[in-house]
Amino acid sequence: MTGTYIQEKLRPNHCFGCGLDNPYGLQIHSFWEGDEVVCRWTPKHYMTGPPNFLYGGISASLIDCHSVNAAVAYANRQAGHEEAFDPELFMVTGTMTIKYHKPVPMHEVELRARIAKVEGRKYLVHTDILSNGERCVSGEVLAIRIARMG
Ligand SMILES: CCCCCCCCCCCC(=O)SCCNC(=O)CCNC(=O)[C@H](O)C(C)(C)COP(=O)(O)OP(=O)(O)OC[C@H]1O[C@@H](n2cnc3c(N)ncnc32)[C@H](O)[C@@H]1OP(=O)(O)O
Repeated sequence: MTGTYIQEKLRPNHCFGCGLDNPYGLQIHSFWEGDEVVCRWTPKHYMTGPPNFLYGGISASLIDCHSVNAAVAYANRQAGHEEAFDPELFMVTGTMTIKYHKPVPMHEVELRARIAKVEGRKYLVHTDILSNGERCVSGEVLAIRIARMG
């Protein structure tokens, strides 16, 4: 990867999914690769659902945060704030749809997000979770830009 992880530009952030300041969270690290936002992440052994496979709620959380962070990064890029994000540019999840295609094995996964559509304050993001290059889960997340919380 080149450059800084997107989550480094969102600090301080205690979000369970994407906050690097939450030691109990998923601690995702996402980065641009061309027009896609990519993250490689390895589950902890206790994050199972079906025996030997990843709990579906964790997959959903990964897709949720990776997608919203991708939308925030995209909006900052569009606004010319790629190096240092605008702290006022904040988003939350409005709607999320998850499709589980195959069980996710308990080893490193790759998330790949693409910004599909922008309409006013709404950013539609498509994200896949791949295991060994095979798509296991896909998600569609509608991130909504709001005035900063807190
Ligand atoms: C520095 C640290 C950073 C750290 C960065 C941290 C990133 C954290 C990411 C964590 C991800 C999460 O878990 S976030 C937590 C889960 N999500 C939430 O709690 C959100 C709860 N909901 C809300 O707060 C609100 O409902 C909002 C903000 C989503 C929308 O309220 P609003 O802003 O008043 O929106 P409103 O004017 O009514 O509508 C604006 C447009 O969006 C549409 N819209 C509104 N709500 C929805 C919806 N739920 N799903 C679809 N579409 C919606 C409307 O139809 C409208 O479309 P049109 O008429 O314009 O076409």
